[in-house]
Amino acid sequence: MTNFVTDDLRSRLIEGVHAAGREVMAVYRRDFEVATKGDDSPLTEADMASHHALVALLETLSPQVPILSEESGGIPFATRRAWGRYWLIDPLDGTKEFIKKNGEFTLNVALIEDGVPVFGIVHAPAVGDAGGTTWIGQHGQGAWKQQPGGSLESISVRALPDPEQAVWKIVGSRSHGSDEFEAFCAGLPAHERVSMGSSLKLCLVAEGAADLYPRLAPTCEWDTAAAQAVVTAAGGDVLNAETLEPLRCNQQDSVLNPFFIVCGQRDGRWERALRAALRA
Ligand SMILES: Nc1ncnc2c1ncn2[C@@H]1O[C@H](COP(=O)(O)O)[C@@H](OP(=O)(O)O)[C@H]1O
Ligand SMILES: [Mg+2]
Repeated sequence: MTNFVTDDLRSRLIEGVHAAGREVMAVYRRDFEVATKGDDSPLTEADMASHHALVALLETLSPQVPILSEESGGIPFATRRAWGRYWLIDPLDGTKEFIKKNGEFTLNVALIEDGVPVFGIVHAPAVGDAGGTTWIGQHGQGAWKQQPGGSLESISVRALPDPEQAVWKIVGSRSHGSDEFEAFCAGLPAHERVSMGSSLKLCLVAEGAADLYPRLAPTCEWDTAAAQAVVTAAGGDVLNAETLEPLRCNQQDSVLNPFFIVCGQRDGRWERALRAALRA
């Protein structure tokens, strides 16, 4: 693990992501066209405006580091596998929520080193009373939440409550549920569920506002990498739902994630509960 992201670089990155967020909001506040991509998922002007702004930002701040964006088109694994360090971005995660205008969308920038998301910025320009909320995570440095004009406030995951004492708070996708998710929840102790779009779900676990985010449905590496860096820097984990090993990026040709579970502090008690729910 290196100290590639200095305090100065971190500040410039946050500033640049906020600027891209303002471009996204300019589209959000007016009428916009919705196109459909080859995989049937929606695409708006805001996705592309954010993509261009973030790529320009990263090319300026670190010209030597390659970039993989959801909107940059496929880069063959034969090329990517040689990347020890690269930027992985999802310019607009939660495009369906953006189109529905419910505010639950994010801009995501992750730095990956040897397959591990070591730094991430998740910016939700329409979340919070102050006009946007940003989560930042950096291995070995900390995890923070920031409101516009405010300072970086440290965040951390919470310990999973004793199921005898309190109900667990589970976050799930607003637009992409699955039978596996329902079956998993049925195997858990008493819990309440909150639905939300985009990588915001991981940030809720990172800041200790939720206990688990089981994602037993498809996602891609750019959907999760930045927020995984926030979760891990806040003391939590993003675990492969079969092996309970941390997710890694850039290990294969496909950019699809395995099904996964985001959780706060690991301990034997909840690991047993998770395994039981996964078997259910
Ligand atoms: N069948 C599928 N295959 C791959 N990724 C999928 C998918 N269905 C949904 N996703 C991913 O899930 C993301 C939305 O997550 P959520 O349901 O938690 O809001 C989408 O991000 P985008 O909005 O960036 O396309 C998309 O990448
Ligand atoms: Mg996405």
